[in-house]
Amino acid sequence: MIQSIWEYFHHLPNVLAIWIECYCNQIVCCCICMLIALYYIQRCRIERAELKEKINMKKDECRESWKKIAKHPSASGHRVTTRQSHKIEILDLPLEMLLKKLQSDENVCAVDVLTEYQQKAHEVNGKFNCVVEPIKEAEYLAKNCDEMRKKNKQHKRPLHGLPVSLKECYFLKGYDCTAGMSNYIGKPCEEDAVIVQVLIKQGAIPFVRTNIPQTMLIYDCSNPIYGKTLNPHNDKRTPGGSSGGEGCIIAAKGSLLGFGSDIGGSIRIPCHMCGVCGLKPTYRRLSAKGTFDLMSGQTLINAAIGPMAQDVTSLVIAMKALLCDDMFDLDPTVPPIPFRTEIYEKTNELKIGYYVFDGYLKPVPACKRAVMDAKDILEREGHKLIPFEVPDLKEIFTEIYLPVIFGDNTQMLLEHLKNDVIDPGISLAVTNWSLPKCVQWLMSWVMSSVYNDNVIGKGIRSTSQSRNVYDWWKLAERLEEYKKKFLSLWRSLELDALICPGFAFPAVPNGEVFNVLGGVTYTALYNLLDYPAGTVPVTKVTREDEAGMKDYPSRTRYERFIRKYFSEGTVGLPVGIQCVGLPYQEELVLRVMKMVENDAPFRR
Ligand SMILES: CCCCCCCC/C=C\CCCCCCCCCCCCCC(=O)NCCO
Repeated sequence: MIQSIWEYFHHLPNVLAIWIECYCNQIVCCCICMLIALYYIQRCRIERAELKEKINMKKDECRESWKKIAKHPSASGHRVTTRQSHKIEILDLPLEMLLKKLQSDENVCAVDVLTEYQQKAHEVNGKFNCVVEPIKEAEYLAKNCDEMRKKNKQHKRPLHGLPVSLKECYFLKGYDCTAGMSNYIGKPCEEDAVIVQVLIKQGAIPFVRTNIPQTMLIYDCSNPIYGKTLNPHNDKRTPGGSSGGEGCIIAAKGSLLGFGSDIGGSIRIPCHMCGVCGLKPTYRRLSAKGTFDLMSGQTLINAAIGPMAQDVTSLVIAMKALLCDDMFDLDPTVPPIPFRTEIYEKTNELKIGYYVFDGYLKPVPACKRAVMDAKDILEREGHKLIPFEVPDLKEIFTEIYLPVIFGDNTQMLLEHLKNDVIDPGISLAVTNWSLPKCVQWLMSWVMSSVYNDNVIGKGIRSTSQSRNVYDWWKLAERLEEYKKKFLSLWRSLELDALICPGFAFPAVPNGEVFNVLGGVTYTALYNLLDYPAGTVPVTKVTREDEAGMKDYPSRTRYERFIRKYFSEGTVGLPVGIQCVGLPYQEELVLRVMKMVENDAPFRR
């Protein structure tokens, strides 16, 4: 025994030598691989640390901006009016009245109004995290407004001295426009968006920038730079998105008028979930030049920009002010159609279509009831309401909308997100898109059966499919065919407008949006058609609505999630409806919205 051990060790160097000789190549290869792996791990660590550092610097920069504003002498913490004798609670005035005072009451000046709104926005932001950063130039603009009025009493611009909030995706000279992606930190914009230029020319004062979800392609409101925005009606729920910061600040009375963008519902969804009003116009009605477009080469379905406010009158005031020569000059692709007050104010009888179910996910009882309440209101006003059925919703969503939106099989989106910190809300989608195509294909079938829902499988496949020019032309052709079909249905019923659910359900619990993404069909349809659509709050969820959830279907995983999220904890959440018109009929859409608003139980 001892002998054999001795022999083994005696020959060990030889054994090792032979072993090393045989496996030398493999050992060298392994070492090289390990070194390369270590190098990449280390590089990733350094890049991560740099990203975190970048994000923290951005956060500090935003905090500093707030501090500078708080130091302003007029920001003293109590109500400020130019003359104490003239007691006005600035923050209690609706936009129309505040504007009148700003335009013609010597006792109300733009600087004081700005200060009030800056403070309120700061307070609201502390609770719900809806503001990205304040706009430093606001004070200069407000002072300028006051100077101009002092010099000329007749000086009355349509939005004179009115503070307005802007979604983070609007370009502002000197400010980063990130869409929640740290790759865009430290790359300030060179000029203001057209809409910002026009707002300023019309006397408005952009004063805060509001939060968005990373990429703005999900109806939530969270990103790794600025964090998560909460719903002011229930902080356990999302304000919706992607213009969620806007929805939140307006609902919480920290802003009277704001601007969002919408390619699938991003103006209308937060309006519905926060209980405010918003208009997604026809794409070209307002200039979108100078807003962050993550898929700028995709021109079949476009992101429209539009106003959001506490009431419909404020939207009308905004549209009237914006549809002016300055806009038509700055962006000649905008058709020079000023706001047609005669259409908005007309009192003729209208024929209005309505539906509660679009053909994919059933609306929860509160969303269904909101449409029926609006129908009653419009009928009482003397209009004729007729049932409408959306044609081929599931097909057009999976065979046109998603293939167009993700037409490059998400290549551009992944380029924007390259090496970035990914928000948990979209990480599953981004991980899936980063996998080889065949695996994505496989995943689509797995998900289809897990969800027991063909729309999911087809949806995922449509985002991972490579397309050539021929395929793209075919898509464009199908889109045109569907537009034609929808219009001829509309015409055959002789409709003037249409009303339908604001969304399939009210505000979703925080962090759960990805589980119920399919709700977007209710809003995305009107992006696909490029019809103007506005959202107006109608009602709030009641106990009876919640009780009615026991009859909600539970065949698919989406349906089971909806049952779970909306069977309790939803009483009091706002619920809106959408009013829809034919392209360029924004005035008519606003007229219908106004009629619904006048009699809706929401504010009672
Ligand atoms: C970045 C996350 C997107 C997730 C997409 C996952 C696709 C999964 C496929 C099928 C499931 C069906 C569910 C439908 C997904 C809908 C995705 C589009 C959502 C658009 C939301 C609103 C965006 C918007 O209007 N943004 C404004 C931009 O200016």
